[in-house]
Amino acid sequence: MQRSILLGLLANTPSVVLNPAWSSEARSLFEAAQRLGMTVADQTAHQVSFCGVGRSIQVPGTALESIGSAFNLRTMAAVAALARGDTILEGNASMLARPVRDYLGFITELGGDVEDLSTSRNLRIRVRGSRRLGGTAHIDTRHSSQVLTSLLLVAPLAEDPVRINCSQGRGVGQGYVDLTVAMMRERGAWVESTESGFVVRPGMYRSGVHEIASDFTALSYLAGTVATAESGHVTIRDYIPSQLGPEREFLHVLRQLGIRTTHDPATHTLLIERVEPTSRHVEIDARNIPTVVPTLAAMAPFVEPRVTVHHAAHVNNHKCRRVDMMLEQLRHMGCSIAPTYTADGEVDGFGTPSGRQEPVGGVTAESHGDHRIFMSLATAALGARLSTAINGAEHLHASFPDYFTVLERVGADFDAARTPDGVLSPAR
Ligand SMILES: O=C(O)C1=C[C@@H](OP(=O)(O)O)[C@@H](O)[C@H](O)C1
Ligand SMILES: C=C(OP(=O)(O)O)C(=O)O
Repeated sequence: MQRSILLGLLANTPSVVLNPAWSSEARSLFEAAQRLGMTVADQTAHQVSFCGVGRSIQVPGTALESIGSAFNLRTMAAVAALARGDTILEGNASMLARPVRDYLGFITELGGDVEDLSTSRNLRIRVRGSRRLGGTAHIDTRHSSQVLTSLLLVAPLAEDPVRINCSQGRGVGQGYVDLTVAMMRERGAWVESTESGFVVRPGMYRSGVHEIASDFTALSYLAGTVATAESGHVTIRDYIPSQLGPEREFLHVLRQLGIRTTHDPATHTLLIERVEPTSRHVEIDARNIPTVVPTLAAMAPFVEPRVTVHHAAHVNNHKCRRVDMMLEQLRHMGCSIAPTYTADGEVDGFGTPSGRQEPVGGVTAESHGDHRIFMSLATAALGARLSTAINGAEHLHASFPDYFTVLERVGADFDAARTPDGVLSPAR
């Protein structure tokens, strides 16, 4: 959804998004795109049409706010590099701890400028745009794929070709970069991969019609209910598979763990059910599936095989230190799950010592203001013996505003007392 909005803004002909997915982060980007010049032609629950401005990005009079969304901040910073003037972008405190402000050097390398005006409480940067962007930019892809996606999206609108050199081949989150490139090409961009990165030729984006696929990370929490329940299956209606490699990878991992997903294209359903796992010890490479690492941590104590997750260090660069926080909170709930380390002593991932456990729960768990940690902890809480309270339900809007409704529909027993703290207290 966020890529469709950005590509719509960067085209100067109308675009249509079918089946729009309105999380608060998508909505916030949509509003920012309008302040950068995009106009909305028509909007219903089923589709939205809008017209972008191509290279003629407007300079917004006041700061563009991205709150806790690094994707929004990074991509808007790249777009602001096309404007003739200064754009201020702001983010909350969680963004100060993430690889965000020190990783926007590509804007300067291509002819714009970036100034860090952050305080100890907020991220604040000023981007000075230039319509004469072009040249070679270096991107560090070890910690996040989003910087590369941000640069790729604006690169066709530079005056001169853009050559992108990546620090470590293509780094983490490769499937997300593949989606960026696929959507750019669908809209007429010329982008080729090279040994060290990409080359993008100047051009224009043409209009496009894009249907938003189902969100496989949201789906992971439903797979989690199947993993933690004693028995039962879940059927997803109106399931639209995405073009994302990470989705395919995640469904394969689920199958290894003993959770089979069956897509029926005729009825547009996805059946999620428990089957025999494929082995007694499942080893998972997390480089390409960052968003479901917290869900996998929550599921690991409940599945039959022993689970080891490798190469998950980058997942600590998100809204909170997601690997560290999940392990801390799962252990607090009585799960046996431990971090694994690289040779340099950095957290690499985690592992369970054996198959299915019976964690006691019965505590209050903390989601650290992170929607994905909330839903992952709720997944584990549904399998625990005693009710667990979880703080932070007020952040669900970031990706899954209907989470409680869906949870109710799959038969989960919980008390979503919407207290100011947003406590969710699943029983079974
Ligand atoms: O491009 C994208 O849409 C995303 C890229 C990934 O970011 P990182 O590479 O920073 O993990 C992923 O975690 C995020 O949820 C969405
Ligand atoms: C993609 C996410 O957000 P951000 O844009 O902040 O990385 C997320 O919360 O998983």
